[in-house]
Amino acid sequence: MAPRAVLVGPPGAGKTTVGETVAAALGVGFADTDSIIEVHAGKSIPDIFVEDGEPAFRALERAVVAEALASYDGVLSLGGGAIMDESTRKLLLEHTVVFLSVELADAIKRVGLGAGRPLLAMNPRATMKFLLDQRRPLYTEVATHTVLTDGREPAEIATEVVTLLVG
Ligand SMILES: Nc1ncnc2c1ncn2[C@@H]1O[C@H](COP(=O)(O)OP(=O)(O)O)[C@@H](O)[C@H]1O
Ligand SMILES: O=C(O)C1=C[C@@H](OP(=O)(O)O)[C@@H](O)[C@H](O)C1
Ligand SMILES: [Mg+2]
Repeated sequence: MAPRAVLVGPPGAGKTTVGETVAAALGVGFADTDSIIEVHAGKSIPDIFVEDGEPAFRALERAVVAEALASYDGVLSLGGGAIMDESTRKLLLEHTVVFLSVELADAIKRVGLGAGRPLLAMNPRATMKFLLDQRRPLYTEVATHTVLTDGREPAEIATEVVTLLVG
């Protein structure tokens, strides 16, 4: 069993928002690894970062993503940093992966001051620029499709993703 599609991209790309719409259009389930992590940990992502630290979050994320890639058959959205892990990138090469790309201006507009995103809690603009520059090659490396999201509504982006998936 494998996900119908896996959505990757930076915070604010719309992985969670667009993923839900794509799943509904395809008539399949939707899961977001951040939500699965919160259920496993019994606390929110900001609380995991504060109480357990980012390395603990990343270890949980690696395990949750591997499990979902092996056993989930709907649309699966990952957290923006999941592709930083080399073993995760290796697993993703066997899947249909849609990279939702977003540039700095729109990403910042969408995530605001980073509420709920602990990495962006300080200096959101500088941090987002760093994350985008560092991660862009990694999203590209795992992507089977890339969809540009700047200046576009989630519904339009979802329609493009569905078209890419069903032809
Ligand atoms: N294409 C878009 N245009 C405008 N706002 C968007 C778009 N996609 C998502 N958003 C908004 O941006 C915020 C982050 O979206 P989300 O789906 O959580 O992104 P991600 O999961 O990639 O971090 C949400 O408030 C969402 O409503
Ligand atoms: O970029 C990152 O490292 C993160 C992105 C978040 O998910 P979204 O990309 O859905 O915001 C969440 O997994 C966590 O706050 C870390
Ligand atoms: Mg998300």
